[in-house]
Amino acid sequence: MSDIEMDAAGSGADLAAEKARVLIESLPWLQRFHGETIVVKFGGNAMVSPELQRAFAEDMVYLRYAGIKPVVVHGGGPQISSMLERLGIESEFRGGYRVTTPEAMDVVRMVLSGQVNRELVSLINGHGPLAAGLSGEDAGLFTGRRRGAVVDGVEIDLGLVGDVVAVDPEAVQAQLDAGRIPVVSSIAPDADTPGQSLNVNADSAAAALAVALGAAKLVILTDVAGLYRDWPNRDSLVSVIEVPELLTLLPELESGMIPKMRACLDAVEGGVAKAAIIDGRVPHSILLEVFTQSGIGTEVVPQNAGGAE
Ligand SMILES: Nc1ncnc2c1ncn2[C@@H]1O[C@H](COP(=O)(O)OP(=O)(O)O)[C@@H](O)[C@H]1O
Ligand SMILES: CC(=O)N[C@@H](CCC(=O)OP(=O)(O)O)C(=O)O
Repeated sequence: MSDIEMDAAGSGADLAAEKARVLIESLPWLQRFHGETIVVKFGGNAMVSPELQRAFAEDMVYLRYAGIKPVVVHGGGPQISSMLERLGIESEFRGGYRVTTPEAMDVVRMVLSGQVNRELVSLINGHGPLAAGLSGEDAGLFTGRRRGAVVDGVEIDLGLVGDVVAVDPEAVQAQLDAGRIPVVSSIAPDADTPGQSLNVNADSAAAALAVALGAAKLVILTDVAGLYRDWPNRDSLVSVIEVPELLTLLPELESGMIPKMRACLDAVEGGVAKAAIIDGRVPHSILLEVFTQSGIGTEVVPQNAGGAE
């Protein structure tokens, strides 16, 4: 063998060793999560390109064939905003939530359940008949109740915006038991007004579902690397935060991060061992989060839990 051929063989062996190292690093996580449910929230800002959507669908199928039970709860904020704009309907966000008129509510439901949900189901099903779409309105999955928001100490009326106050996970569990990947949109029937639907922030919906399913983990994919303690200072990324510290940080947070961190808090306080916020703009980031030692992004854990899982 010439020197050049020997170098090439050497680097080929290095590459093979590196690939094997990456694969074997996933072993403890495969063991940890085998048969467990992981709720994954796919934010509207994380699904902005067809490539990212395709990679996300691959990841869900990968988790499923790795013996994990992924449940997708999706957002679609930017997609709703662009449809409202096309239709000439004004909308604004207050305290991280969209002020939702009855007219806007029709568009929210149309975009989330009719467009985003269908697209994700179809992308996953490109790999086999695995995904089944559900709305929080189906089979009593979510029950909602209207909520307002407090902005600068003043109570704001958000219109048809709700919290999930009850979850009946049976419809989702039935899909999981049948080996499917449920894909859920964040709309809830209003407990107080029959026939009325409420617009629920998708982070909160994902947290409520994760608690009801007894999920091992909640992962929220968004368009930032994680939670920044001192936003927008890029040196202030938080890698692990315990519940008491998050509680003190929460009142200082801005807009989009408020529902996200509230959701992580609710999930962990509801018994989910860990909630993570990761960068959905990095293709396959969820595989790194689930299958590697260090994970990525920000992890919320109960007090004194450490961040090793
Ligand atoms: N402390 C913070 N750390 C990280 N992002 C923050 C923070 N405060 C506000 N943000 C904003 O929150 C956004 C994410 O929320 P949002 O736009 O609702 O995302 P998604 O569509 O994924 O739900 C980020 O892009 C960022 O602009
Ligand atoms: C009440 C409220 O704000 N609902 C959200 C629902 C969609 C959502 O949460 O989408 P992202 O995850 O992409 O932000 C909205 O209308 O935009």
